[in-house]
Amino acid sequence: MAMSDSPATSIAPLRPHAERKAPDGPVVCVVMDGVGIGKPDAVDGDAVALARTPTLDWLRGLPSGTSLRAHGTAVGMPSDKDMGNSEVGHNALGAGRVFDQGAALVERAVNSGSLYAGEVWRWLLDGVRESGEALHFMGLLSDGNIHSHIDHLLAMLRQAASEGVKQARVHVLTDGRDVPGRSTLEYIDRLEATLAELNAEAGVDYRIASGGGRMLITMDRYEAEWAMVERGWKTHVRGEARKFASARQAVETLYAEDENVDDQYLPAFVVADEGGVGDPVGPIRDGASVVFFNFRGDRALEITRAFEEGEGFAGFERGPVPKVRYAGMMQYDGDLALPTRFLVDPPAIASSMGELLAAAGKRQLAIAETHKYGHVTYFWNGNRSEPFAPELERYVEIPSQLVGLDERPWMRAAEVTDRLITEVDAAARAGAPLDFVRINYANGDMIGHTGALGPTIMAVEAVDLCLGRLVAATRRVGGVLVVTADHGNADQMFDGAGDARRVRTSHTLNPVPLAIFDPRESTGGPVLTGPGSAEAGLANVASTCLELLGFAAPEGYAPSLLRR
Ligand SMILES: O=C(O)[C@H](O)COP(=O)(O)O
Ligand SMILES: [Mn+2]
Ligand SMILES: [Mn+2]
Repeated sequence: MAMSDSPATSIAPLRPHAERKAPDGPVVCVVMDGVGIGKPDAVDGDAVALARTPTLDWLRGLPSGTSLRAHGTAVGMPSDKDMGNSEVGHNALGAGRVFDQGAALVERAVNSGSLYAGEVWRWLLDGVRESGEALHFMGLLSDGNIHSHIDHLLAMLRQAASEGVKQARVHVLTDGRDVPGRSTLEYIDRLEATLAELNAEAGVDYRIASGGGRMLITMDRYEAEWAMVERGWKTHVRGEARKFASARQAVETLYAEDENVDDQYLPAFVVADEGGVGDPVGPIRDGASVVFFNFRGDRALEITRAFEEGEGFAGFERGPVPKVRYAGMMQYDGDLALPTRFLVDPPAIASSMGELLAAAGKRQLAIAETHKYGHVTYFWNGNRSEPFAPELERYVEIPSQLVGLDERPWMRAAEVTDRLITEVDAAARAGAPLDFVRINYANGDMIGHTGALGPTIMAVEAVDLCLGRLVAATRRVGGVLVVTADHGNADQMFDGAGDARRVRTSHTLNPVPLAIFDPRESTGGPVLTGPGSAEAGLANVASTCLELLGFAAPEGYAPSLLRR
């Protein structure tokens, strides 16, 4: 039931449904981030199955209880080998259609060479040809394909060499979050092999210049912790971090010094001349060109702003800002036009359900804690940061605690729930009741990424407690509760079996639950479309919610799952 490759971009205004009427209270769509449905034969590493979840179990037993595809082509990724993630998941949920996503668009542009035919690539290369400075590449070094893919980097390096760029420097963010926890040496070796080959064959000077863990430097999101970006800036731009002879030596040393550290949290390093004691090999200077090669926007926006914003920049004290030509792999935020220059056009996602509801005069609330705040706002609305109609669409962020995730697996779930209930009641009292609410619980995903099984079980249980409160509130106000997730994570905490078993920190390929509780139905919820619904995906949720709100499913959207 997923849509074809080129979904409709312009959608007609909402029309009332012939029979269905909106409930008295709001339709509340819950995204349990990272809570998928694990495989029956891998229950011992499935934190969702191991958790005590009376409410989720009850919801999944309702007539509507089913599963949805949340990975691969069902969410616009290049292949069904690709995990889902929050960007593509929330895009599909909010837009009701499957768009080819960054990973697929960039893969195509690199393979066809259209990336190098564009004027931005020319501009970057012309810049360093004129200045004699280096071409810098900066981004997440792995094949996770969520924020980036190493193949795109390697292809661009080859192309730069073939076009006569003499000097290139690579600033690597080590992953361990979308790929195994300690896998970065594999990618570093692949990168070094390509650099060595180009240096030997094309007579160029290409090197890794700096690096550090993606959760410690550069890739902050939603302005949760600017200090991360500041550390990254110092490392990549100024060459100020602990010095090593090579990236491999840095990683081996840092692993040996802390047996618990994984690639997500590797301290920052720079590669320095003279066996690691001389000058850093790749600070970014006036005249350089810089490519940030991540295609996904959330964790790319802040470093982009640090490069592009003028005097008004308030993220941190940058010191002297080098005058460079900067481009992103994609434009990370179309509204804010960030960055100004980019190599591949992002998917054009218009007419999200948020936009259609705003145009129909409906009142919406989007709420989450900081870690996932942009997910229910920016990603849900097709990578757009501002509400469509501020008087109708309210965004609420509950500040996340930024340290000790596995020590606080409950995170801010209770506070997010408190606030949702308060907002629903206050809006009703004010005579302006909410029509549609979307809420994200970060727990299953954020704790799942730590790889710690015990805390992840508690994280899922914390979400379940909140679901119980939402069920009660739904009954009280006469609303409808739609519960789903954006992709799996907590549902598989290990890879492999026996001696080969290792901790899995990344997302999964598993489907996610969908359940609808409608207290107006004597059985507790509607019946969904027949056997085909097993093939349904996240994109079907938008039409389903719109029908529950009393609108006909929009033409061009993936169909509603409610049985006629
Ligand atoms: O950015 C991250 O935290 C991970 O790479 C992906 O997680 P998310 O897609 O759930 O945000
Ligand atoms: Mn997610
Ligand atoms: Mn995640």
